[in-house]
Amino acid sequence: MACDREEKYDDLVEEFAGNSNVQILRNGHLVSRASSYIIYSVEAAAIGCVVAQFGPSTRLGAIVGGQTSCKDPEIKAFEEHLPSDVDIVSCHSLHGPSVDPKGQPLVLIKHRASDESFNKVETVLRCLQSKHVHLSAEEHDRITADTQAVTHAAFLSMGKAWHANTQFPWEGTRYVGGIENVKINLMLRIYAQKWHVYAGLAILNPEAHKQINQFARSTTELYYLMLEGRAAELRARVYAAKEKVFGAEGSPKWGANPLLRGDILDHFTIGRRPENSPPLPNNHLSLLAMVDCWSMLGIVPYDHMICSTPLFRLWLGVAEHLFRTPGLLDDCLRVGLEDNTFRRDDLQFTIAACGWAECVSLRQFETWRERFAVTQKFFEPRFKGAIEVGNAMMKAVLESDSVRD
Ligand SMILES: NC(=O)C1=CN([C@@H]2O[C@H](COP(=O)(O)OP(=O)(O)OC[C@H]3O[C@@H](n4cnc5c(N)ncnc54)[C@H](OP(=O)(O)O)[C@@H]3O)[C@@H](O)[C@H]2O)C=CC1
Ligand SMILES: O=C(O)C(=O)Cc1ccc(O)cc1
Repeated sequence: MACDREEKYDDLVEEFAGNSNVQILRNGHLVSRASSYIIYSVEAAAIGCVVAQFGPSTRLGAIVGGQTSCKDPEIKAFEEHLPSDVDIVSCHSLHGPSVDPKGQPLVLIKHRASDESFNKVETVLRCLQSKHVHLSAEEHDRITADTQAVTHAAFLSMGKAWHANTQFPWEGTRYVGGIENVKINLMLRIYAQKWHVYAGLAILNPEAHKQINQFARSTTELYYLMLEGRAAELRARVYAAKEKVFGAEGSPKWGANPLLRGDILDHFTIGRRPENSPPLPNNHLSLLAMVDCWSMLGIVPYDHMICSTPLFRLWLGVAEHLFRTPGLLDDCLRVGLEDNTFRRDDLQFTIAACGWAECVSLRQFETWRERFAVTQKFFEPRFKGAIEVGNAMMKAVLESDSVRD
């Protein structure tokens, strides 16, 4: 049994007309009183109001959970509005649309429940064939702040930077090659989705603000070092971050095999690959800042693999590739200091990272939505083909057993 907002009832009935497995009801009261296991799957910012509205109608002894990406507001809403005889077992599928849930992490939170209720939820959700990860709500929010929120900050900032310079990066000759394909495809993937998913998990996750703020600081400070030509300081800072995040020479934290095979990514270019355009060396400010941010906050990204999204694993795979491929990191530093090719984009990237961080710290939902919406509109005409390329890239990477675990 399912419902949307009451005014969408007729549309939903029509949408599910041929599906005898799903019965559409008029509202959450009717779903709640008739169901023994209820999942709320609504915007994080709305979960409080929605549970306040329908929670009191929950059937006696039922189990209630939610798919909200950030658990703090969801659990608060459940505690406040559900009758005390109701068990609370929440969940979170750690992947977006068009990803096969098989083998992907599915977080299960036994917040207030008997073993019997918890087993029942596990049994129901086993059909997804995901990898069950048992966490508390606080652990969930801490880990997803480190993985999702700060990863999204990087891609959201790339989109704003390219938009500010009114360019589709795949149409020029500067963004060519595997790492650039990942940046472009994941940026488009994020901007093609609903704004509230990203705003919710950044603004409402109490753990996320620190990370997003540090990402903005790392970006700014590295950019200053490049701009001012402070070569020794830049090198010392980046190599210190490398040692902290990826381990010292001789005791690396990365595995024997790289997470990612760089050559897989080369195929997933949007549009036509410019002929005779070899990849241009880039200073990859976004990746240097990401690793610097992890280092400053003492985050070891490999510790979070059990509870990570494909997008995070892909991003970590690219960062690892940059830091472990001989010569690549030094190329980045050289370009950052000597080459002006990416200066304008880097300036806009830095401004964007700071803008997102300020917006999140001030809990400005409306400003966040507007910032997202204008850039979404800029890229929208290109979503159609681009999303397919992005999905194919994601699938190829997940199928090569590289970033799977
Ligand atoms: N998209 C993703 O990749 C993932 C999302 N999540 C989480 O899942 C949740 C849902 O996200 P998603 O499905 O993507 O977003 P959607 O916007 O597609 O779904 C949310 C739905 O809830 C409806 N809704 C809002 N208020 C009510 C109400 N009072 N009664 C009934 N329905 C209501 C919305 O209607 P309306 O549009 O009219 O407001 C909308 O249809 C979010 O918390 C998100 O963070 C978790 C994992 C992955
Ligand atoms: O992989 C990602 O980080 C995504 O962007 C998709 C996503 C969005 C929200 C979630 O709660 C889980 C996954």
